[in-house]
Amino acid sequence: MTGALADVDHPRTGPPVHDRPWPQARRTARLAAAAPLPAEQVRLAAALGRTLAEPLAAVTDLPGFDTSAMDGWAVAGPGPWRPAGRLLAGAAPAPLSDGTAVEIATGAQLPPGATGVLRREHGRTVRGLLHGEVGPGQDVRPRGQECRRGETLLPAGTRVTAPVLGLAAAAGHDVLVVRRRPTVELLLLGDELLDSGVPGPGLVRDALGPLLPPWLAAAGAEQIGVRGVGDDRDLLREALRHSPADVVVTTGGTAAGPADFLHAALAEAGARLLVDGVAVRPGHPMLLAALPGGRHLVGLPGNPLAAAAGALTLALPLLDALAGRAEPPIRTESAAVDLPGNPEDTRLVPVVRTADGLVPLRFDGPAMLRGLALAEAVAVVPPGGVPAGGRAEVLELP
Ligand SMILES: Nc1nc2c(c(=O)[nH]1)N[C@H]1C(S)=C(S)[C@@H](COP(=O)(O)OP(=O)(O)OC[C@H]3O[C@@H](n4cnc5c(N)ncnc54)[C@H](O)[C@@H]3O)O[C@H]1N2
Ligand code: MOO
Repeated sequence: MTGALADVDHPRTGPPVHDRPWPQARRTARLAAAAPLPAEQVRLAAALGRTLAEPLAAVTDLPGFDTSAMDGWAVAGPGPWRPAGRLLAGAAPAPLSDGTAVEIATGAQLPPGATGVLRREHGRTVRGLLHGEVGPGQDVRPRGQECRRGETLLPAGTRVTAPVLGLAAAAGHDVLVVRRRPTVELLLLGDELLDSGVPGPGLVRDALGPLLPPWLAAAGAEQIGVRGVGDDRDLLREALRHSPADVVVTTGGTAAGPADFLHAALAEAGARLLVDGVAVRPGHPMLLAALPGGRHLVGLPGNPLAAAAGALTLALPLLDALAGRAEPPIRTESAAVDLPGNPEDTRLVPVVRTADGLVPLRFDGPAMLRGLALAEAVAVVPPGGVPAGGRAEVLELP
């Protein structure tokens, strides 16, 4: 079913298109987030994985004062120098007059009047006087060398990584203004699914409950639930209607089988299809819909590699946009061997990187995960394929 009830307006994404070309489907997913989620202030430790909602400016000069880059002596003027005392990191130094030196630790504030630092291994004391060669400003880190107070260190849209937390702390921040995390609910469709143990005849062990949450979390999402919904259209419709999540992700039920209720449930829940099938293998029946209340649904096919392809194509770009992350640049790498194409559809192929370029992995059927489990990335093979030595876009695995 297509063109489900349209009580949600999405002028930026246009009408739903069947079997959209793969690049366009990914673009539609990114644009479906009309704006990033609102900003909030959180303490540094809680900001990991979020996205800066505003540029990060330094609250202090870095370093905040002239500092010694080495253990040794701060010296004033030409040598030899008369040593006078010791300065440790954290101490406020008294001025140093010409011809004197003070023992200094790496990171300690340079005394006013100091003209350079003589490294411990370069100095020698002869009859109470310190000798050595020191150029002006040698082994001194001048105040503001890395940044000045008020200077922008990172742009809005930067993902908060561990080094970003370190830099923010060094520059004087206790809290960061970041985007709210998109919330995600994962609904696993299918009566045949088993969540533990070895499946008996006709049953299938759920592979997507374990696979998808870490990928969604890596995209910045906060998972608020995972549950099996079975093959029950009413249950599914109610789950879609009442889910509080920004993004509902379903697996299975996207195709035309007797128990594939997703399209019907979406229509009854007042959804509007933005993407209904993509010209890609695997993952062809993946879909994206706008749900009432500004929420979205990503419908991933049940076949596990097809679901992974749908996550890379639709779920991750949508979550990236909601989380306010800057759009990653398209990266291409060269193929070590021919990457055969489909005549009309894009192929998403698990690959490893070798010295000669990308090599596709075996076991890349839609229902298989053996190839993906060994993959370093997924190559985007356009219709017609990529010859050995040609370049293909690569998608990093989250
Ligand atoms: N007549 C047609 N049949 C099919 C079409 C089509 O266009 N016309 N498309 C095929 C393609 S392509 C795919 S992909 C699948 C998509 O199927 P559904 O999304 O409807 O998924 P299900 O039928 O529910 O399941 C398919 C397959 O995947 C297994 N599955 C489901 N969930 C999980 C899970 N969480 N973990 C592991 N395996 C799972 C399920 O047991 C089935 O074996 O449709 C084709 N058919
Ligand atoms: O495209 Mo389906 O995803 O071949 O299995």
